[in-house]
Amino acid sequence: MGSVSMATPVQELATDGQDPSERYNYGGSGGGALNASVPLVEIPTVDVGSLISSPSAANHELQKLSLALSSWGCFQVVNHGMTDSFVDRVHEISKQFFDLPKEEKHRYIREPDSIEGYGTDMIVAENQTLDWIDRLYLTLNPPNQVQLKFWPEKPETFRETLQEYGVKLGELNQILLKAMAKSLDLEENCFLDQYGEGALMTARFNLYPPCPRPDQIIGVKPHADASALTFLLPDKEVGGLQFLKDNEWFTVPIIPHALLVNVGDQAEIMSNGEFKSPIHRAVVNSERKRISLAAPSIPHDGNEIEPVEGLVSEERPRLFRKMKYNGRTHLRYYQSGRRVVDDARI
Ligand SMILES: O=C(O)CCC(=O)C(=O)O
Ligand SMILES: [Fe+2]
Repeated sequence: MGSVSMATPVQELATDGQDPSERYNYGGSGGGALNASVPLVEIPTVDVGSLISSPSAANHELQKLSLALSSWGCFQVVNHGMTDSFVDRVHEISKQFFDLPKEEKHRYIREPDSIEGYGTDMIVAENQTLDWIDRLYLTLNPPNQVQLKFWPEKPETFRETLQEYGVKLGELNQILLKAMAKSLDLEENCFLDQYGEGALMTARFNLYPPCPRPDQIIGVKPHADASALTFLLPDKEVGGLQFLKDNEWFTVPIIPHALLVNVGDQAEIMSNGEFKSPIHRAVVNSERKRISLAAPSIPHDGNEIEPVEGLVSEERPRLFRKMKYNGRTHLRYYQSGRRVVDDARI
């Protein structure tokens, strides 16, 4: 892929009162308006405290997890080990960053050909429809890949709060990948072993400003995540995240202080298709901004991912070839509605 360029932040467009350019016109969804009413549906809830407690309580929770993974491919995580006040602090730093004056935010602007930093939907093709989104993209782990120059110094608590959030997510990622293995009667480290030491965790702070044409313009196009798991801290008040199930869109309800976790393509591959990496999208609205923080856990650079041995048999033939995660290929595919995982499908 060539260089990655960017447009004017949507937040700046949204305040100058002009009609958005045609470049944002995604069109309706199957002919209908994107902001048409989409039913709310309860997504399974998983209690992490129970998962790591006594074997009997854990077994019950593992069954819930297993059902969530094979049906929706996503679940709400509660009792995740972070206090409500800590989760509120994470919401707060996200909001405070996007509320900073434009000049202050521009100190962290993405460099040409870089993914990290503050910017808009990345432009990878000339005719690309732009998403109604501004992002701050930061690497949390491994430490030697953290680029501190993109980590805001304002608000003052930004860096320490995000650092702590990254540590907590790392722990949660391990607990869940182990539980996912156990839910399939596999050795608990089988996914973590492939995923590798020094695996990546990134943070995408997403801002969706109010949009004058929410019927035609989309926040994030339909896609599946290329991660192993994605940890999403959705906006506390404004909904917009939708999942596709059996060819129908459903809106995810907001559970205060819960995290929404979804399976990504890498976990679908490692589980030989037992876990579903769901298609989802974010729609926008004309009245209120929405902020979310997505943190995908991504296998270590260079690690090859493949279905674990215990899940391949004569009855369950291997569905995927070995593959390596490549962020740039994923980005290019995302914009054209393709999935890297399909290249690995046998
Ligand atoms: O903002 C959201 O709710 C979803 C964002 C998302 O799907 C992503 O960043 O991959
Ligand atoms: Fe996503």
